[in-house]
Amino acid sequence: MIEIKNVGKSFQGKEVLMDISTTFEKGKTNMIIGASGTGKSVLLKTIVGLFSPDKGAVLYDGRDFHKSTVKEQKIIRGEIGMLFQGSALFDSLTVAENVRFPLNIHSDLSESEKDDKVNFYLKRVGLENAAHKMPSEISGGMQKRVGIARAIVMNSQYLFCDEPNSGLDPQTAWMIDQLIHEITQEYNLTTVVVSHDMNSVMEIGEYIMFMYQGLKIWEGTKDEILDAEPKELQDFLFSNKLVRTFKGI
Ligand SMILES: Nc1ncnc2c1ncn2[C@@H]1O[C@H](COP(=O)(O)OP(=O)(O)OP(=O)(O)O)[C@@H](O)[C@H]1O
Repeated sequence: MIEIKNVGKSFQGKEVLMDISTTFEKGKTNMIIGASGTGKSVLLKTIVGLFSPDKGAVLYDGRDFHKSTVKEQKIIRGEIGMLFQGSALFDSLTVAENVRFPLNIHSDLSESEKDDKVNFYLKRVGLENAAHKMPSEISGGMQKRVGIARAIVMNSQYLFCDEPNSGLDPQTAWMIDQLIHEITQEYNLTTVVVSHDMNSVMEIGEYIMFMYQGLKIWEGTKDEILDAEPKELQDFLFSNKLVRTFKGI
């Protein structure tokens, strides 16, 4: 579980996060949605410790990240997996070497234990036959799968995904959404997905937080979102043709 408590953040006097509080529960796919420039990325970066909040706290299962010692922060960081926009694989490493990378940096495992882990997670994401391929030789969807395997190979407790579907066709996007959702339940992860994609929101959004100009305007589930009242959220939702069709508008 990750608790965000009254987080505020400004850049050069401009408030980009205002008193954000929420709870991302374990075993759930939590989503942060909102238009461009509303502070989703700044919030994500504050949660993972790339930015310090000016006010408030971020608690990882009760551990206040920004008040922790460097040693404690390192432990929490070791429990965090990130799936970056565009996958961010190392072009010069094979698929297996990419997945192995965090183990080489952060673990004391023997080489054969690392082999076992890499093989296990590659199999889990359906890429056991692509281990020796280079990223340039596989599709965008497969690259995302490698990114997912790399994000969870350290037995991560927390999984952050920044726009996991960007650049994918609808069918592949659906498969990546399902994989993130399944893995979240299977390994009881606290997953946080930043997304613009209403398809994803309606498929896997067990908890959704809508941001508008640095504020949390609404929170709820995918079953509640189409009837949500805030005008800012309705404008955001109903600018999407699929949602209008779904609602019969
Ligand atoms: N390092 C920074 N220094 C100064 N201002 C920043 C910095 N990072 C973000 N901002 C500002 O914070 C605001 C929120 O930006 P953020 O990137 O979080 O939006 P977003 O909701 O993630 O948008 P998008 O969906 O386009 O990625 C913007 O006004 C942005 O210009």
